[in-house]
Amino acid sequence: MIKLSQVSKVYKTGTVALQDLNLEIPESQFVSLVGASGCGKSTVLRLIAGLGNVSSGTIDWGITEAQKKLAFVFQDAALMPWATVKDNIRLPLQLTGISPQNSHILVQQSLKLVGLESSAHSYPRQLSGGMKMRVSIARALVTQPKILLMDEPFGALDEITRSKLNSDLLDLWLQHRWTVVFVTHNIYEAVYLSNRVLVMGTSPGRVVADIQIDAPYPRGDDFRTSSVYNDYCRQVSQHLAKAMNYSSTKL
Ligand SMILES: Nc1ncnc2c1ncn2[C@@H]1O[C@H](COP(=O)(O)OP(=O)(O)OP(=O)(O)O)[C@@H](O)[C@H]1O
Repeated sequence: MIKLSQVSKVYKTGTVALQDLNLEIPESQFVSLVGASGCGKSTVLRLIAGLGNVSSGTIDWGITEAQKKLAFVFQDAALMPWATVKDNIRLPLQLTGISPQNSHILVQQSLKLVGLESSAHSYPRQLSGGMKMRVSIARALVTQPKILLMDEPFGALDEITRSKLNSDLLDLWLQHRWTVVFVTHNIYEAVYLSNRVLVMGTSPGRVVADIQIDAPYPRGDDFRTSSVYNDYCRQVSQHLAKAMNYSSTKL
């Protein structure tokens, strides 16, 4: 369980990115944060990751520091261009000083999870955007995290690749049941993936709607074309429109 209580974040510039944010994320839940640009989604992720301090409030964990195994996936795959896929994935393990033998096993497992075994010796310039993002996900998974923080990971990809990666991510999540906090601008992606969608409002950043997506997994194309799915998308869209001070009919 990750519990944010009355969390506020004011940057040195005076920007109030978050104000009195209360949020509980149970273990193994897939939660998406959606909201307009600048509403504080990335700030929430960074604070959970410990990349910066809260200005007030607390973030509590129902687990010990040792159990707090986090991994972060960013929109930009940020791969080392001079290193092969395998070596890019191995990087976080090198930083922990794990033995070469164990490192090899973990890298192979990660490559397999994202379906890139045959590209292990390729360089980033030889990969498509979707493949680069798979490498980035494999690099996060190689540390065997319990909590996966994903900041617009598929935002730069075309729709078909994005849709495929969404399905693959869900398959992986169903096998591993990490706690996932996923930031996206895309309502359809959020509803498809999540147990729960949090809609954030801006100035200051806060949660304006907390919507449970009460649909069973696995979710395939049947779900994406169902009326239940469309109803949830409409619901999220309406909350988002309200938060942005627009009528949803104008969107
Ligand atoms: N390091 C920083 N210093 C000052 N202000 C910042 C900093 N990081 C973010 N902000 C400001 O805090 C607010 C929230 O930013 P944040 O990046 O969390 O929003 P976001 O919802 O993730 O935006 P986007 O969807 O565009 O990525 C914005 O007004 C932003 O300009």
